[in-house]
Amino acid sequence: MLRTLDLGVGYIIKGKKENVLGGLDLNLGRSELCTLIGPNGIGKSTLMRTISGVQKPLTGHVEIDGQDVLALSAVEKSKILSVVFADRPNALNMTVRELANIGRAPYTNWMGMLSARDKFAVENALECTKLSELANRKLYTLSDGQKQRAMIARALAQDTPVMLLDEPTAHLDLPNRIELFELLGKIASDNEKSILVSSHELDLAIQFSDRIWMADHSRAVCEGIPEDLIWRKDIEGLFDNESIVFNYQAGRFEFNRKEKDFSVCVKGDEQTRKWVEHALIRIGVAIVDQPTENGLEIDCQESLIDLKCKNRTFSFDNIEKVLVQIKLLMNNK
Ligand SMILES: Nc1ncnc2c1ncn2[C@@H]1O[C@H](COP(=O)(O)OP(=O)(O)OP(=O)(O)O)[C@@H](O)[C@H]1O
Repeated sequence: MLRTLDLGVGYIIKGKKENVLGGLDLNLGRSELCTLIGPNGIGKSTLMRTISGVQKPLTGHVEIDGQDVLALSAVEKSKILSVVFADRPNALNMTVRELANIGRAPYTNWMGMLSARDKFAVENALECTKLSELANRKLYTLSDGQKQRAMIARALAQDTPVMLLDEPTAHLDLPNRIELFELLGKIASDNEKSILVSSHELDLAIQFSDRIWMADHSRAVCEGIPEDLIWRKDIEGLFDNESIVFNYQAGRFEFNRKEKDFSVCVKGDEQTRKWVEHALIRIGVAIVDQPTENGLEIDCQESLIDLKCKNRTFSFDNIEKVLVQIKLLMNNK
């Protein structure tokens, strides 16, 4: 549906081309939610602006359904590509429905009269974004999450095969961020839209995206389904920072605590063990499978944790008490 061909994006500074990202041959298929991820300043917004036609490419092309986006007129483009930029809506005095109506601008006559088809598209967009009941509310009365959904309703009413959203989860709390990704995934599959979202939400991108475009620190962009990026270890190239490592077990980046000269053998109930290990790792303990020289062993049960030390066993009913003992042992080592 959308593809970039040898695309180079960047800026012309003092007459000289400054490439931010180059050699991009990327694809976004029909009904796919694709997340563009990458560290700060790597060029995500520059790429989004170039794909949307706000900024000219330094090299190459962007095609939607085989059509060169740059060669299209503004009206032609607005029928195949809708964009939601990170800024919040300016005209906060309009209602949610009035904002969604703007999405129909490419189809209405010079007086902006909405046909039955336009009205249907608007109501459908409001329903998809769960805004029907808030349709007559002024934008300034909405929460940030609702406002963001109103912006998406506007883009959805535009009824374009491709939708672009630049950092739509900025300013949202965790439940709203999760709901937004879930909503975008649903819009992509139910409405056959190709949706490209730029985001810093790696966890959510892995959970919800059909595809990820990953701009890494080498300034290349690799693409694939999330599982392939992890399986191929491409994900390791995301950050140029030795202290941040990808934990393949947990499926997320974590701080790499290096000095782990104190180890504890942890066994037992899986759920309890998971959080005991989490706490131990957090205070700099290495987790091992077999008892080591210090003979420290933790046996996890569903509601009790046994700390075995020098042939004695101490039982605790919460992880904090275990940590206190381990910290004492670490300090007396
Ligand atoms: N108008 C501009 N003129 C020149 N350079 C720019 C301009 N806008 C951005 N840049 C530079 O281009 C590079 C990429 O910026 P961009 O905003 O695209 O990154 P980003 O990945 O979206 O960053 P972030 O995650 O922090 O939003 C940066 O080095 C930035 O300083």
